[in-house]
Amino acid sequence: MTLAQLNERGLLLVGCGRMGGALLRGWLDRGLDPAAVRVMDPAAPGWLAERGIATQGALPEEPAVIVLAVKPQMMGAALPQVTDAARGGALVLSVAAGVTIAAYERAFPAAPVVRAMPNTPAAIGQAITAIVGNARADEADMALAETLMGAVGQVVRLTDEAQMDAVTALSGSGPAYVFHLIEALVAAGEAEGLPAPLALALARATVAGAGALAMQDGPDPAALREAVTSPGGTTAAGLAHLMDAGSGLVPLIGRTVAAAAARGRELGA
Ligand SMILES: NC(=O)C1=CN([C@@H]2O[C@H](COP(=O)(O)OP(=O)(O)OC[C@H]3O[C@@H](n4cnc5c(N)ncnc54)[C@H](O)[C@@H]3O)[C@@H](O)[C@H]2O)C=CC1
Ligand SMILES: O=C(O)[C@@H]1CCC=N1
Repeated sequence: MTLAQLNERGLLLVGCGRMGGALLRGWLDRGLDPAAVRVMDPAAPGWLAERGIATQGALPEEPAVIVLAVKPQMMGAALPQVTDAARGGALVLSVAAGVTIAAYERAFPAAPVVRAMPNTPAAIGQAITAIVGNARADEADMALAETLMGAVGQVVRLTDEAQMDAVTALSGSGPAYVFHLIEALVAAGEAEGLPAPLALALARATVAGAGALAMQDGPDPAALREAVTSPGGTTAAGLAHLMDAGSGLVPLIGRTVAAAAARGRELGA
């Protein structure tokens, strides 16, 4: 099913905050008719009315898709509001961290369910999203989920829902780690005497440029790192700290991702 075909049966979006809003903008840009969208959100953003998107009134009776984009902690309150809308065979597509397929199956016993984990580069069409479906989600359902999430970036399929908490901890939360790396570079640049705006310009462009280089086919990240590192040079002196086995980035990121994954498992318990 294409986004244009969704226009016939409609899409119900539950939660239109940062992630739900980014997804909706992506779908509208790809041809979803605003008249086919119903948003349910007690704090619906103002731009929805400007685009002619309904936030009040009856829910669509048989939408093709119900997208769940509320906080995991709000999911218990949100699901009963939309159980009737799922009776017509809608695909239930959730982007919430932690909440398991089993929880959605309890609320929608007959529905195909797909869990998706995007990330905030969705706002500029550069997300990476992992998806995994339940037993009722057939290839057409998976393809529809892929089309929807593909509107905001790349999509990969998981073979096992158990991978989802690790994905969430790596790529779902990952942009925050990278933004913090930029903050850390700025602080370090300032400590070395650079004015803050210059340090910020250098740090942002360095992370963006290195990211773009890492996305090219060719050398792997280790080889790209080695290409920067002259023997006895400046980078080697810096990496001696960053790559320290006890206090360097590998154990630090290891603890970071492990804590995020553990929180995902808690949210789903
Ligand atoms: N922000 C991110 O980087 C990512 C977020 N997610 C997931 O996306 C989901 C939404 O997160 P954000 O967009 O960041 O949160 P947000 O707080 O920006 O948006 C949540 C929206 O849900 C609305 N809401 C609250 N209760 C509701 C209810 N009962 N019915 C309908 N709407 C309700 C709120 O008014 C708000 O607009 C979460 O489950 C999160 O785990 C997934 C990947 C990345
Ligand atoms: O912090 C969170 O729980 C959500 C899920 C991944 C990114 N943000």
